[in-house]
Amino acid sequence: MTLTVKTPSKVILFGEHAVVDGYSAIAMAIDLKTTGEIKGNFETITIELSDLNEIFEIAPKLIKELDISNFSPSLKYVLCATKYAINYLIEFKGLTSITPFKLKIFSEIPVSCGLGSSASVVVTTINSISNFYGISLKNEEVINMAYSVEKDIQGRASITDTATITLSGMIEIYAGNYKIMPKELSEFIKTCNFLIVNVEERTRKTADLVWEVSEHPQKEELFKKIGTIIEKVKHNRSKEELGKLMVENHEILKKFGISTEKLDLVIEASKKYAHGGKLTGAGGGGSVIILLKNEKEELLKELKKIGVTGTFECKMTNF
Ligand SMILES: Nc1ncnc2c1ncn2[C@@H]1O[C@H](COP(=O)(O)OP(=O)(O)OP(=O)(O)O)[C@@H](O)[C@H]1O
Ligand SMILES: C[C@@](O)(CCO)CC(=O)[O-]
Ligand SMILES: [Mg+2]
Repeated sequence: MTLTVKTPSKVILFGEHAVVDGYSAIAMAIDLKTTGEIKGNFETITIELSDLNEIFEIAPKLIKELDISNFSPSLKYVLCATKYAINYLIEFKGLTSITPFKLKIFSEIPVSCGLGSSASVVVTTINSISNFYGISLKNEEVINMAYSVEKDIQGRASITDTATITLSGMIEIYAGNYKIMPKELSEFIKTCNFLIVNVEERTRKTADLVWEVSEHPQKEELFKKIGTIIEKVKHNRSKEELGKLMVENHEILKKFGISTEKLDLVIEASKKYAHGGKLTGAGGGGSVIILLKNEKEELLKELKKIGVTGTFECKMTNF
């Protein structure tokens, strides 16, 4: 029997990078899904990453001590999640025997484009393995385990991506904790139409981008400004104002050197034909989120001129 798990991706509306240093962030799950299919009756643990053309096999007794550091970046997240999940189930959930399995993972999320592909495959891996052994985990356990994977691979991370993806909703992160967004704000955000624009694949790894930002000499001052923007967002109920706040947040991320020429062109188009936009996720390329207004066709034409065609319209939904 094959067990299937589906996990969303996420978009950060405000606060990426600053959130790693304990400032607030606002993020929502979006309906681009990662699928995990797991089945038994194998002699080894086999992991197949269809999108990345990677297959990995290991004897069950070796997974507990597997050294992740030597693996290629494409395998690292899923292998680390497999190891952590199995060790956690043995240590805290009474798993006594590591029955081999085959786990196949594939996703609609563009890889390394700021939409949380890493967190989505990690959460999929953890949920697939716990399902396979018939053990249910609380959301909090999944979030903490997935966060440890992101942190151990990237060096620095926040729980934003893993919490948003696990809870599949609209989340506020504050001082390293998460909570479901208060209803008044989520009701307003539900009336907004967002366009996610997959601008270009990033050329720097999330780990390097997070590190570079953390070393910036004006980090504290710039993060405080992001904190002020988020306070304004919480009390704002105007789309026009929300778009302006997105552009303000983008301008600060630009000062950290994590925007690109092409991302900035898309932001200029969003100012002209929409309420505004900002890069989302770690940056260095990747995706932009735009708050749409009526001139969507003009915006799409402009994006085509810039050479961008990968767009995905989304609304905040209660999954
Ligand atoms: N479809 C997939 N199958 C297997 N592994 C994947 C897949 N998509 C992403 N990954 C893993 O996630 C890594 C990319 O993570 P990275 O954090 O750089 O990008 P992201 O999560 O999409 O962006 P951000 O963290 O800014 O939201 C890949 O190198 C790979 O290890
Ligand atoms: C850049 C960052 O803030 C968001 C990546 O999606 C890193 C993190 O919060 O782990
Ligand atoms: Mg990631």
